[in-house]
Amino acid sequence: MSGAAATRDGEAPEHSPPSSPSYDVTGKNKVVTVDGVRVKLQIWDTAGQERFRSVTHAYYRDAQALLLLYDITNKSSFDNIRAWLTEIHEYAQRDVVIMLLGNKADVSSERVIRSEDGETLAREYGVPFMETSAKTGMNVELAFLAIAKELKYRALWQPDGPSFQIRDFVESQKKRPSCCSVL
Ligand SMILES: Nc1nc2c(ncn2[C@@H]2O[C@H](COP(=O)(O)OP(=O)(O)OP(=O)(O)O)[C@@H](O)[C@H]2O)c(=O)[nH]1
Repeated sequence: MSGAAATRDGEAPEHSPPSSPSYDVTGKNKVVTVDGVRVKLQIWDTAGQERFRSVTHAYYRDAQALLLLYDITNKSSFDNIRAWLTEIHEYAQRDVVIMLLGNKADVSSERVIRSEDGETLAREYGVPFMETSAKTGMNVELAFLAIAKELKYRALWQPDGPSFQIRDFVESQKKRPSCCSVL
């Protein structure tokens, strides 16, 4: 799982993830320009520490956005998503932006989770969904852009301003894997 906290560029985030020499979480900054506004995302990857639940709570408690990734070639990673969503409900900020991503979309020959299954789960929880590939880059930038747009929209919300729906945006922009395996 990855978490993100956004600041207007140049501002320090209010909270930082806990640092511990035992748990190597690498933080990265990514600046996304949304309609001329630079949104700085500070990104943390829980990187294999998911079994240390008490540690991961500390990371996502203050996150403004959470990217939940499963591997389309690994059923247990998909099955774990429900448990993550329950955890998030309990420990994350109430208005945290959540996005479900089915990664490794490039390896269609090993696919065990259908795209529709990801879509159904996402619909059940009311979160945007897309398949990604960290290898080819498919939909990766879009995931960060959608998060940045949503956070910017919330930060600068005005009653008479334009509305933004992250799920609609993702649906209109996402690419589908070009090759379809029939399951
Ligand atoms: N083909 C393909 N391989 C990927 C993709 N994303 C990650 N991998 C590979 O999958 C393996 C695991 O990737 P990680 O990024 O370490 O996955 P992780 O779930 O964060 O693993 P931990 O850090 O141990 O939790 C590596 O060999 C990556 O190269 C992808 O989109 N496509």
